[in-house]
Amino acid sequence: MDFLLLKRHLRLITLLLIGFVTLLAIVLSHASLKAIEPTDWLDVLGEGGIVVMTLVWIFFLLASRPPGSVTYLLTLGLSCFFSSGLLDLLDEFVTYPNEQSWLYWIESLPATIGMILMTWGLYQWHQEQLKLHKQLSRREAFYREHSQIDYLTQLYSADYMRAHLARLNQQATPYVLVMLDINNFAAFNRQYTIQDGDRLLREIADLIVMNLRQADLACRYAGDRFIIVMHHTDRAEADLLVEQIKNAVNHLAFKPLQTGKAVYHQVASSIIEVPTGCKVDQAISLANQQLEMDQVC
Ligand SMILES: Nc1nc2c(ncn2[C@@H]2O[C@H](COP(=O)(O)OP(=O)(O)OP(=O)(O)O)[C@@H](O)[C@H]2O)c(=O)[nH]1
Repeated sequence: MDFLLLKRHLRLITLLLIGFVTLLAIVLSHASLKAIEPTDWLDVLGEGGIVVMTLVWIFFLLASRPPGSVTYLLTLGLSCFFSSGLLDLLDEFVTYPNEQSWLYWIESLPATIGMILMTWGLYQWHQEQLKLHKQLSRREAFYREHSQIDYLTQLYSADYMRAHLARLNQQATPYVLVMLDINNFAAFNRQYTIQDGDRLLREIADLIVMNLRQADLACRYAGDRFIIVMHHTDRAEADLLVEQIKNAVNHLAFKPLQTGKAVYHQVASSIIEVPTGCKVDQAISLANQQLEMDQVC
């Protein structure tokens, strides 16, 4: 099991511990011990079980979620619930003086507040899942045909892209072919490591996917070269997409493992409007030629 996320919650865990200990100290300083005789052990077992399980829930929540409002709402809700449970368990062993009625309040009230916070947290969690689902569905197309996926970037392979272009040709659909190439990638590989190079390829592929429209298709054509196929589009839309991808890459502060210092990158591009009937190899060759010119410039 991976407990890496717990480290990111150290401050929250410390605050919770301080809160629980303070609550216990306040309550115990006003309480007096009950005689052991009338203790209802079945109650102790039931209430103790709730307390322990609530702690386990808090643990797994913090071990599974990054910091953020949903995590805070759920943790706070569970902590309130835990506080009520703990005080409920305690009153099997201690009694509170009648004049300190507020002690009974702080036994019952947190559970209700906790349930409200958890309900709100769960609603926010639901909203978060909807957004994630929307984001992931953009990638869904890339996973539909596993055999045709580039293992490193999870983009489509060149073979799949060729088959896709052949299909567009058969349907007499004109398309725009965009080719992108990372500048000085070989030098980056040499200066840093192949692993860093692989990671950079993956991150740039992610940026490409994030900027695509639903119907666009991206593939890793070779090495550090990518192709995007856009149909039902015009040159202006393709220009805009390429500009957005270039901007995103320019702003990517990539941190190689050894130095941890940001290295910035640029991509060269070519955009070809491919008319119906143009052979796939011809279109790719044109894009290659135009890209070489962009690199020279
Ligand atoms: N890390 C990594 N490197 C790769 C992979 N595939 C190809 N390469 C390297 O990518 C480099 C591509 O080199 P070039 O085509 O000269 O590209 P470049 O250095 O960006 O040169 P320009 O495009 O002219 O700017 C080569 O050094 C390949 O070894 C891969 O999967 N992972």
